[in-house]
This record gives sequence, structure tokens and C-alpha cells, in this order.
Amino acid sequence: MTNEKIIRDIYETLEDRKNNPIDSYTSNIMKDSKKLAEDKILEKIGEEAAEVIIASKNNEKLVHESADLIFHTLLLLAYKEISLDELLEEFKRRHEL
Ligand SMILES: N=c1c2ncn([C@@H]3O[C@H](COP(=O)(O)OP(=O)(O)OP(=O)(O)O)[C@@H](O)[C@H]3O)c2ncn1[C@@H]1O[C@H](COP(=O)(O)O)[C@@H](O)[C@H]1O
Repeated sequence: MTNEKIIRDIYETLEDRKNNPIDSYTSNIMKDSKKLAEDKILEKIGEEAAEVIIASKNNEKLVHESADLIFHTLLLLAYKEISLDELLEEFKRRHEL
């Protein structure tokens, strides 16, 4: 798989994990009652953001922690049933300004 396609492939997996739950990390975090699932994802985003800050200040594991933060943000968007194209369109609109 090319680097360009990986985000789309992961996003499709997240949508599938929500719509066809299995026993996995992402299905389980999205499975609880709606409010609780959202709160759990938001809590992870808060943790991962703090880990990015620490990684940057310490100059270690910044790529790893950034991937965790971006991944959990994508997980939130997939959970909220926002399409990946909507996110990409937002970036495109800003880039074309
Ligand atoms: N990219 C990821 C991904 N990144 C992080 N994580 C999980 O998110 C959690 C992060 O929590 P923590 O930071 O607390 O993890 P940790 O292991 O304590 O600490 P770190 O070393 O990660 O900082 C871990 O359980 C990771 O396994 C991910 N889980 C899944 N994916 C993708 O999501 C897809 C679906 O995943 P499953 O639901 O597991 O099939 C997979 O195919 C992957 O592509």
C-alpha cells in the first residue's frame, strides 16, 4: 500500500469497526452507549495531545505520539460519521486560499 492511500484505508477500517463491530480496540471504544463512547475517545485525544507535548519537549518519540494523536482524531471523526472527504475538503479549501 502506498503512503498516500494508508489514511483512507485506515479510515475505512474504522468505519467498518463501528458498523460491523468485532472484538478489537477500535470497535470496543466505539461500542458503549453513545455518550460514553464519545467521552472515551475525547479522553484519549486529551491524553495523546499531552503525550505529543511531552515528546516534543523531550525530543523523543514525537512521530509515534503524533501518530497516536492523529489516529485518535480520525477515530473521533469516524465515530461521529464525518466522512474523510469532508476533512480533506477542509484542508484543500484552506490550501487553495
Ligand atoms: N493506528 C492504529 C492505532 N494507533 C494506536 N492504536 C491503539 O491505541 C491505543 C493507544 O493507547 P495508549 O497511548 O494508551 O497506548 P499504549 O500502548 O499504552 O502506549 P503507546 O506506546 O502507544 O504510547 C493502543 O491500544 C494502540 O494499540 C491503534 N489502534 C488501531 N490502529 C489502526 O486501526 C485499525 C483497526 O484497529 P483494531 O480495532 O485494533 O482492529 C488498525 O488496522 C490500525 O490501522
